[in-house]
Amino acid sequence: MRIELNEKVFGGRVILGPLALEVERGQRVALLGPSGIGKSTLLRIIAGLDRDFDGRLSGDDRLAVVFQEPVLLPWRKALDNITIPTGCDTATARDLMAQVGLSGHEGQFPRQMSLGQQRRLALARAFAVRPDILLMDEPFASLDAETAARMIGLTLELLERSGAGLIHVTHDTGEPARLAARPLRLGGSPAVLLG
Ligand SMILES: Nc1ncnc2c1ncn2[C@@H]1O[C@H](COP(=O)(O)OP(=O)(O)OP(=O)(O)O)[C@@H](O)[C@H]1O
Repeated sequence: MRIELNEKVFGGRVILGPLALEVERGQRVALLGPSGIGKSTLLRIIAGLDRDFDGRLSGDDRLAVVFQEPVLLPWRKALDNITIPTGCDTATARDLMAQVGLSGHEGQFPRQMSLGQQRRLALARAFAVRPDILLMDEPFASLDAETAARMIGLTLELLERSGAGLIHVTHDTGEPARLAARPLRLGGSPAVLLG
């Protein structure tokens, strides 16, 4: 995946650019910077969710996104929350649920699961598409320290097992090291990649 961003404008104001970022399968980077600098906006552009920018997005990597909110289908059971959006088979979905510690929860609805369990389900769903690069936007925010540490450990295991790359948006300066991700800082106005 390569993004060459000349500029991104919101409401007549240039908020990002110029900047360039290239991430390949197996490489891990973290996008850091203060609130409102444009981290999520850059991730959405990379994910192909925002096409309203001046620049070029290239590469044929398969991407999967994990947002801060798990964004699950509330009227579908946990297992279906993996198979329906991704098209993966039931055995794969069960295996991924086991890998994130959710064996036995296959038949539960999201509302019957804790936030930590819902986040782990969203993580399993992301890996069900066999991504080349995983995109994560503050996936460990608003979890208690123990649950966050567990999620980080699971993410690391899944990344290592799958060989996927990572682009991780966070303002927690400790997380990049725990995920062995190269920290990249956004700063300035409009924001660019520093250093
Ligand atoms: N849909 C939108 N319309 C107009 N402005 C927006 C929109 N989305 C974001 N912005 C503005 O773009 C800037 C960057 O927002 P963005 O959410 O990317 O920042 P961030 O670094 O991810 O912040 P945080 O860490 O708080 O999530 C902010 O000034 C924000 O107000």
